[in-house]
Amino acid sequence: MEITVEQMYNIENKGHDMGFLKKFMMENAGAAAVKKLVEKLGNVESKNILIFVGMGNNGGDGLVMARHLAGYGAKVTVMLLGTPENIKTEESNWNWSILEKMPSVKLMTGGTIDFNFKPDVIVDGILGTGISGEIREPYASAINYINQTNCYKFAVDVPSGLDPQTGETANIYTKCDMTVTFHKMKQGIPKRPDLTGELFAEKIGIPPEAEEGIL
Ligand SMILES: NC(=O)C1=CN([C@@H]2O[C@H](COP(=O)(O)OP(=O)(O)OC[C@H]3O[C@@H](n4cnc5c(N)ncnc54)[C@H](O)[C@@H]3O)[C@@H](O)[C@H]2O)[C@@H](O)CC1
Ligand SMILES: [K+]
Repeated sequence: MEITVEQMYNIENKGHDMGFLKKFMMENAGAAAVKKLVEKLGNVESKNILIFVGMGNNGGDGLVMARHLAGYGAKVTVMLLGTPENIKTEESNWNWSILEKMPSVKLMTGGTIDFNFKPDVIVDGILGTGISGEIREPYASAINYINQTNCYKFAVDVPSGLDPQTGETANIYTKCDMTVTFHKMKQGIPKRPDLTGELFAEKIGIPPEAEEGIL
């Protein structure tokens, strides 16, 4: 069953109100995403994994992925597309503060594209269901860099720039090899297999009761 983006937000809020807090959804989302990625690639030990992180909760999922991938022995670099003070949500902030205590993950901020390594894998945690309008900087430069770089590309929830409700694209968008969306498929995502690559919808622990009155 495919759902709307509005239904997803309502289910998320209802689950949160039931006590299954958004930080737990985010944890499960990041963990599920890493599980699919590692299943696909096999051993990620010593692989250079570059994670682009937007300022909303799509980025927060990327931050969770960074911690899990470090646990698998990957060489993880996080590029936060803004400054830490401007991270928008409590759960994303909480995950950033954990990474600040982890020298095994390299943290970069601001979005200036200048990397002294070639990534084996890029994780696109730039924009998810919160997208609106044309892509602004520094997100636009990050998306261009992703599209110009030849490596395996993984989209968190939806390729950034693709509207998960309509399936329409903004002025620029990422083209990925795998996309893992969360809880249930959103209506617009399967319309663009050319951008999503392999597509999966993974459960993140939201109680089915959180759907009551919404689906
Ligand atoms: N709904 C749910 O149940 C869950 C959602 N999660 C994640 O949370 C995401 C949604 O998080 P948010 O609502 O914070 O939204 P996003 O993280 O998708 O984006 C919101 C941010 O992007 C900025 N933005 C929007 N359009 C832009 C544009 N065109 N150019 C530049 N910046 C733009 C906004 O100012 C805002 O800061 C989902 O895609 C998913 O990855 C997960 O944590 C798991 C649970
Ligand atoms: K994304």
